Amino acid sequence: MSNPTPDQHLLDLRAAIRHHDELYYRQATPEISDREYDVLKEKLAQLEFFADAQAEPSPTKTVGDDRTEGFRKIKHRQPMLSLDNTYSEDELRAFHARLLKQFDEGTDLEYVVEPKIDGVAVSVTYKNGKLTQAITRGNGAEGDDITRNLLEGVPSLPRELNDAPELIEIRGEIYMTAEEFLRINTEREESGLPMFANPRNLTAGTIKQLNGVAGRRLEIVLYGVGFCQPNRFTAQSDLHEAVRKWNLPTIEKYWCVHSIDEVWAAIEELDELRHDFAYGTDGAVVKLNSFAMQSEVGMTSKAPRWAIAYKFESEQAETLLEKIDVQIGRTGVVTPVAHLTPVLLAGSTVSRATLHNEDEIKRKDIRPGDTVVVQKAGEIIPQVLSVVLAKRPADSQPFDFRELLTKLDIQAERVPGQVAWRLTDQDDPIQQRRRLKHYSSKQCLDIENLGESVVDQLVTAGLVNDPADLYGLTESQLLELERFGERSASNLVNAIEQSKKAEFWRLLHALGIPHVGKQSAKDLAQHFGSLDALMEADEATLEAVDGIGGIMAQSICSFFVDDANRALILRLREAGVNVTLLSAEQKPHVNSEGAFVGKTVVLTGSLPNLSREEATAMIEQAGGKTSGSVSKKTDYVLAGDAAGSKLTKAEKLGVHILDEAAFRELIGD
Ligand SMILES: NC(=O)c1ccc[n+]([C@@H]2O[C@H](COP(=O)([O-])OP(=O)(O)OC[C@H]3O[C@@H](n4cnc5c(N)ncnc54)[C@H](O)[C@@H]3O)[C@@H](O)[C@H]2O)c1
Repeated sequence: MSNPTPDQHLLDLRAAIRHHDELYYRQATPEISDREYDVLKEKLAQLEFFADAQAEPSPTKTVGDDRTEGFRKIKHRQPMLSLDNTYSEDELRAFHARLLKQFDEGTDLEYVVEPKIDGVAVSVTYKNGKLTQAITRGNGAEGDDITRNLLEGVPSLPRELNDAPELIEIRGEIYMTAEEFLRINTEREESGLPMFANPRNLTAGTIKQLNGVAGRRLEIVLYGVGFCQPNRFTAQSDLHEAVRKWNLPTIEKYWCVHSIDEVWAAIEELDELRHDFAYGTDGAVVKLNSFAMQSEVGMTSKAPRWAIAYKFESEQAETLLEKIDVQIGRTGVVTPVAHLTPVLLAGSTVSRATLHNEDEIKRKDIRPGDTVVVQKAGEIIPQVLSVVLAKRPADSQPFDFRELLTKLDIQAERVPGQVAWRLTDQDDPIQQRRRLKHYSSKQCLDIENLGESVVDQLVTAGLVNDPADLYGLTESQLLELERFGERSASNLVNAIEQSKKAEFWRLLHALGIPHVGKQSAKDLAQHFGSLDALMEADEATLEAVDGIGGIMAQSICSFFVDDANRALILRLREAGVNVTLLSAEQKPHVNSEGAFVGKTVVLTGSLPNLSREEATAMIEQAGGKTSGSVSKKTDYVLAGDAAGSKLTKAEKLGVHILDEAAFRELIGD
């Protein structure tokens, strides 16, 4: 075949970029990294520089379009543009040199340097001090009206401003905290659903849901002005001060500087600080401070000429993919996982990475024995970005997922119309074990002494096939098994007996209803109060519950009409397992007078006398909430023995640290 002509190459590149734009902006499911995308765009810009194939509009000249069907379109009062970007210090300096030429010699160019937030752009309008509208960037000229989702998903955004102008359009980014992202992904993993790659994609997908934000919590950070009447601002720094005075969520820090060396120093300082910000950042934005000078310089159809984004390289590392294994979710979804030679990445050691699904492996042609580039997506979940083909062993063979399943003796089939594979036989011993382990886990019925190895023993001995069988186990049956003595047999039988009295939400979570994670189980238990009431609810009733979306409602209904599930529930009831809300569960979640009202606490290390669950319950009872990671927003760190990096970080940030005794004293225990 002959090589494509330069013009054909250019047209192909445009088509490829359009394809990636569609996936990124409209569907929030990009299939290449931002860096790979930026390289394609750069190549296209170079080709266009020399070519005359300019007939059609190029993605290098337009703003990536996020407009989707189902949302009202609203015109922006001022265009909402993108930013030119660079990964190179030289190009940043060239940007400054270009600007210098536009002004008289000796003019002082004052710059503002800000973090570049990796979120979803939004323009929020306040009319006479009241929040009236939120619009996405769209194609730059008009965007989607996402007011409803913003109000529902971003409770932290003030609905009113004091001393506001008649009309102001403030611009910023919607984002999701790492903590919320992990919560949602953990629930999805528990439900056997594919996990989201990073918080930015999940935010983009959430804000564009047609039926509300499905109980997902979003945040916002505001940093710009689109329109203001009457105008109150002459510079970007005025806007920052006003946004602060209005108590709007905004960036922690910005730098006002006067030379390109100072710009560079600010960027370096930002790179040090940014990991402690609540939102993800992928660079720094450098802007001329004066609005008058900004208008003088103007803009292109795509980006202002008075600003540039300097992007930080995402942290990546090369390592060996030793083998591909699978992980089985509690609903039987079989996910491929890469086992890697451990490598240090963004401050932690990575030895496993998700490969998402069969198609993803095929698309990237990932094979065991390959040297691969791993990256922390949104700096959270490690993922295999690409294969270093130059280092591929000569005898390497394409990877076949079906063959791996056969080798592991896993009976599974691909779900029609989806990328996921699911176990064919729910009575498959692997699945039985998985369900039993889930049932007895700390997050569900918390049956002490019923860990993985005991579950394996019980299933292998044919004593237990499903959770209801547990309640018929006798001490004498257990005594026949290896490693069981009188004491351990009696402890296990007692622990199983105890589990009958567990809180109702634990049973709901333990049933393994697809899509229903721990938080949803708690919400359902609180709302319906009993299994009977829940089983009677139709989809519409379920969807009316806070935090329950359409997919979950559907999944709950189909779970309860399934004969096998109904039979299991009947046997659990007959065994005496609690199926209603206990009085302890009816206590209001938030104690408005507790010592931790409005406070966020991070637990780390092991406490002398309290389990994590107990400490969490005590914090919640005292009106607080717990979080998995330490940031500036953390009020307390409750630290026990062997507390690691979280404690170090808390000390660095000056967060108040409590030991168990101080904690108990604070809540008056
Ligand atoms: N992976 C993919 O397939 C894919 C596809 C399309 C786009 N992308 C990514 O998106 C980028 C292009 O997207 P884009 O046009 O939204 O540009 P961008 O995200 O690189 O920069 C422009 C945007 O940055 C935001 N921003 C954040 N902090 C800001 C601040 N302090 N001041 C001003 N603006 C700020 C604004 O919303 C602005 O519109 C690409 O460079 C690439 O990284 C990736």
